[in-house]
Amino acid sequence: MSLRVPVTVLPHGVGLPLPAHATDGSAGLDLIAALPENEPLTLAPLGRAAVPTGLCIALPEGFEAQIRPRSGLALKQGLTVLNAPGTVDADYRGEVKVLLINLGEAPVTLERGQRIAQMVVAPVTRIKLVEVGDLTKTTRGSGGFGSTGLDGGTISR
Ligand SMILES: O=c1ccn([C@H]2C[C@H](O)[C@@H](COP(=O)(O)OP(=O)(O)OP(=O)(O)O)O2)c(=O)[nH]1
Ligand SMILES: [Mg+2]
Repeated sequence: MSLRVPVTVLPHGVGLPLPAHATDGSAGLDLIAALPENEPLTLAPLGRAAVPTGLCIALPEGFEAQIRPRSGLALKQGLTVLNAPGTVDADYRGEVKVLLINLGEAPVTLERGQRIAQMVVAPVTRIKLVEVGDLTKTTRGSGGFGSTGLDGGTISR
């Protein structure tokens, strides 16, 4: 069973395939760069850009979409999602964009139709903060940031 997510395709997205799960077990849908034909975008080292997907979506209430890097691009070229995981809110109706940054040493060129990131849809838990005087006691207490040891071994507190 798949969750149905309405999508509209902007003029610059027409002609590109709609993102879909690549395999039955793929968590994400690869997002495709809806850049102009014959107008590649080059990101210099540390260069960044909001890359258009040409898509607007209407997520069901109670869900979000996370924009995550593709590991192959990250490993091979140092290309990653600057705000990973990017958050697409359920009430957002604008174009989904991918904020990419080139953390590699060489320029990276992106072309129309290239798969640049992946989108994972996840449930959201809504919360309401309730102020109290004291929190419940735990073994960890306020220890964090390496308090249990950095070698995966003994607790060093
Ligand atoms: O990678 C991203 C991140 C965000 N968005 C869109 C959808 C999201 O719902 C909206 C706002 O994102 P976010 O809350 O991360 O940005 P903000 O800087 O807090 O802006 P706002 O004040 O509009 O919430 O921008 C994207 O298209 N791609
Ligand atoms: Mg926000």
